[in-house]
This record gives sequence, structure tokens and C-alpha cells, in this order.
Amino acid sequence: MDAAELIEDYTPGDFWFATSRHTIFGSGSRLTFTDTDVSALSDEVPAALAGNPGSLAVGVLPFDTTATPGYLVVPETVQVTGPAHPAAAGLPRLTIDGPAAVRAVPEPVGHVEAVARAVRALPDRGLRKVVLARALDLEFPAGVPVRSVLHNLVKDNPHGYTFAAALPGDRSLIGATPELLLSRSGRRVVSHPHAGSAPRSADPVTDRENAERLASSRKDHVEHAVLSEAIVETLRPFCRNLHVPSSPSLVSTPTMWHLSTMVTGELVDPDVTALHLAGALHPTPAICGSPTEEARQLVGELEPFDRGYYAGTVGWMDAQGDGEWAVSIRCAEVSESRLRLYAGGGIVPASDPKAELDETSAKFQTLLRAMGLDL
Ligand SMILES: C=C(O[C@@H]1C=C(C(=O)O)C=C[C@H]1O)C(=O)O
Repeated sequence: MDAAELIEDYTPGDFWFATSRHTIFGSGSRLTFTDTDVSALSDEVPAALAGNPGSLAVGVLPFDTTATPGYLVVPETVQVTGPAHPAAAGLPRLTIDGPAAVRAVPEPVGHVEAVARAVRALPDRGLRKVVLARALDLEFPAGVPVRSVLHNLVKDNPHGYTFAAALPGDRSLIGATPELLLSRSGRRVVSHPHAGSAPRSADPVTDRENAERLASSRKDHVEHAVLSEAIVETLRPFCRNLHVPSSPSLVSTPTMWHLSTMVTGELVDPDVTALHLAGALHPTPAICGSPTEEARQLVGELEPFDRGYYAGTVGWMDAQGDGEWAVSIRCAEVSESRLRLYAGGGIVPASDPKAELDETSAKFQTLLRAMGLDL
């Protein structure tokens, strides 16, 4: 069965991870690991996989790994097939009945105020960058049509990582992110951090202008450098031959332009697993800030909600320690009848609060489009 057909078998609770290389689909749970200690998970999961060469562990780490448990399962069955695209582009678009209610958390004006406070707080607290997010709560009294949303997300997103993962309490995390936190294949390690953003436009001239403005924006290059430096600093002790391009590249999703840097390296110790490296990198300044602890503190003061599994990581690891972990952004947490959608952006001293609000609105489009909504 190819991935475009496999998507029809998805039901909430399953694991779905589609990349341009392959599609991983896991069902049921043979073992479950849940812990607020990432280093404990990094020990327990490989130990449980050892001796089962074909087995995989799949799941999520939250934004705040000390407050919210990481959640990984060894599925009963795993199917690995080729990439969903190009076949998925030919899937029909599924119609989704609109939500009964939509609520912004905070209201847009509240996010503008929070960004303005963050801009003022940065120099006072010695921060180079902080990432602030907002949420949209959508109510679907007849139940969130998770499979249809995932189907449309897969159809719309040929690149990056389109995912659905089980969360504790019969909830799911669903989204399509462009950003790779970490992959490991044998000794080869890759991280593809993204920071610096501009919206896509249906008008090709405006679209090109947005891209060019981003490519030459000093503010966005500063925001990006804070991130790429942190990734390199964390990976350096683990790697030899770390390759870091001297300047970021312009990349796009169907809804956003970004600056990105493809970092590659070779592991010194081949026993260091993908999950261990992902845990060492997380939370990066793509979704938290720098310095990390001070930024996390400011996020807690300025955001009126718990991020849960947004701005964490989602992925898989096998018995050899290979795996892929994507940054869980452009995503929503789904329960029976409620979908909470999140979007954030990096704030540096040169950030403009209204532009930051617009950036989060543009980032919501990944999920809103998949639901056929124009909000
Ligand atoms: C935090 C998000 O995105 C991150 C923030 C970016 C930015 O500030 O420019 C760009 C890509 C992501 O690393 C999000 O989409 O919610």
C-alpha cells in the first residue's frame, strides 16, 4: 500500500510521520514510556528496543520537558512506505464542517502587548531572543475530524514533516512542520534549524518581494544567528567534521518563507542515539530563546497558556539509535471536540509587535487551510 492510500487507515491514537524520504505509520502500543525526565527516557527507550532489531519507538517530547511528560510508544505494528508525494497531491481535498466557535488566546491585542513587553524585557534581562506564541481554540461539537485534517495536511505539504502522534489522555498532536531538530543515520547527524520568517503570497510579485525582504532583513539574520549558533554549540562536542554553511538559505513552505541552515556532522561516539541528541538540543532558540532558562521564564510570564506539546519535538527512533525528530510547530493539540492551534515567532530587540502578530496569523494558515478555514 502506498502512503497516499495508507492515510485512509489512520485513526486518532496512531502515529503518522511523512517526510520526503519515507512515511512511517504506527498503530497500537506494545510499550509506553512517559516521563518528565528526558535523560531517563533516553536511557529506557533504547534499552527496551535493544534486541528487537526491527522495532521502533515513536512519539513526542513537550515544550517544557520538566513539567509535561514526554510520551513515546513502541507500536504493535509499523508500516514504512515511500514518500506520500507526489501521489498525495492528487488526493481529493476533504471538506470539513466549520467549527461552532473560535477563540483567540490571548486576543490579538494581548499578543501585541506581550511582544511589546518582551521587546522591553530583552535588554533588562540580558536576553538575545525570546519566542512568544499564541493559540486559537476551535470547538467541533460533533468531534474533531482528525483524519480529514491529516489527509488535507498530507495533500498540501510535499516537503518537511507531516505528523500525527498520540498524546496522554486520548489526545493527538497533528501538524506539518518544515523544521528538523535532529536526524541520525549511523554516524551521520543532520539538523535543519529555521528562524526568520515572511508570509507567502498568492500574488507572485508580492511573494518574491516578501522573500527578498526576508533575505536582506538584518533583524531576521540576527534572529537566525542566535539559533544556528546554539545548534552548532550543542552538536560540536558530539561531532567531528561539523559542516555549517556560512550564511542561511531561503526556504519555503506553502504558507511561509524562512531562513534555514543545514548543519551536518559525523558522530564521534556511534552509541549516542537520535533521542539523546534531540533531548540535548531541545528547547532550541527556534521555539524558546537565548539564554534558554531566562527565555523560558519570560515565556511563562507572558503567555497565558501552557504550550503542552507545541514547540516540542515529534519523531521516531529505532533499535540502532537512528531516528528523526522534527520541531513540533505548525500544529494543533486535538481532544474529542476541541482543537487548539498554536503559532509563535522569535522576538529580538528590533521586532515590531504588529508584524509579529501578522507572522503568527500567517503561521496558523498551515492548519487553517487544511481545515478549509479562512480566519
Ligand atoms: C515558533 C514557530 O516557528 C519558529 C519560529 C520562526 C521565526 O520566528 O521566524 C521560524 C520558524 C520556526 O522555527 C511557529 O511556527 O510556531
